Amino acid sequence: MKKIRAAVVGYGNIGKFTLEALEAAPDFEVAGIVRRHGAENKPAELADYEVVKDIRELKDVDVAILATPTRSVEQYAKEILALGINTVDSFDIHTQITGLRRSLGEVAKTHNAVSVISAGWDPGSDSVVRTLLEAIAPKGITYTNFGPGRSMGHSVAVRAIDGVKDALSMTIPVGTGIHRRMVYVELEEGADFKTVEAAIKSDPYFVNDETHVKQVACVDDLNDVGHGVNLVRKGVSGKTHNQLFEFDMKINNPALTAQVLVCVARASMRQQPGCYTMIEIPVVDLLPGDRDEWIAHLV
Ligand SMILES: NC(=O)C1=CN([C@@H]2O[C@H](COP(=O)(O)OP(=O)(O)OC[C@H]3O[C@@H](n4cnc5c(N)ncnc54)[C@H](OP(=O)(O)O)[C@@H]3O)[C@@H](O)[C@H]2O)C=CC1
Ligand SMILES: N[C@@H](CCCC(=O)C(=O)O)C(=O)O
Repeated sequence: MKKIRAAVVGYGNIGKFTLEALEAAPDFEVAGIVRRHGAENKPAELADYEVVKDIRELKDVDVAILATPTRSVEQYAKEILALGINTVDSFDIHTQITGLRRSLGEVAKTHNAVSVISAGWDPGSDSVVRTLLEAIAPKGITYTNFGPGRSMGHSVAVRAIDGVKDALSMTIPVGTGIHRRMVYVELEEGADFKTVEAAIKSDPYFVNDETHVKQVACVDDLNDVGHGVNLVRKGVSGKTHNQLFEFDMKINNPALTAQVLVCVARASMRQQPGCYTMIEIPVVDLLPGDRDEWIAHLV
């Protein structure tokens, strides 16, 4: 059977694990990697792959997996969808997802392509769990408690601030879906800590949470990409109270995000043109191979 040709756009934490997930998948082949500086300083593990500045330099790309900062997703997605190539991303600014879906939906339909957005683990696979629990206990409360662990999105947002050389944002669960942010920053020479601290605390990623910023000599000495979630819903099925559901996982954050992106890239090949979040996609489309066999095995 013809393999799906995927390009990885951006070769940072998620990009590296995306390449591994593609290599491990039975139904994908790697069309190449798109990097801002192309093949300059090509890492050894990319020796056998085409590394380019522009996706148009790659042959027959079916789907582009955007492993760029969340704040760059919209621009990359629009350019790539306009070429008729599907895109998937893990955009994680929850308050902006419906807007992104609308804007990419228009471009995708115009160019006969599919975009799947906000497909990591949260937003992403957790969103599917929340949806299922909401359906089977329509009244009630869901608490999504993260971590403790490293938020890639928050760390990326801090690294983009002027004067920051490296950053690690740890998410600490306080309970009932409330989180404290512990942010460790390594500064460029001459940067002013107070200015950086103020910029972090006013960024939309942090503005609603208790946030502590600490200056450290070397972020890498603290780094651990482990994370997790404890997602709990207690509610009512029909007229019966006290239904309790719990979903718990402890994970390597970039590895899981990458795996979700790859299965969603597969699902993108099975949708009609338009833009989708994960809760709009039949879950069986995330799996390779034959639908009937999965039904026999899983249902
Ligand atoms: N929904 C979810 O569950 C999750 C979502 N995420 C999202 O994944 C995103 C990426 O995380 P992560 O891989 O750690 O980020 P990194 O900074 O490690 O990697 C991003 C890569 O994108 C490329 N890039 C393109 N444009 C830019 C730009 N303007 N500035 C910097 N880099 C750029 C770079 O690759 P190159 O140099 O090769 O061009 C860079 O290495 C996060 O922003 C986060 O929101 C992460 C985890 C979970
Ligand atoms: N989007 C997160 C993954 C979910 C955890 C989270 O949102 C957090 O730690 O704040 C990330 O970028 O790592």
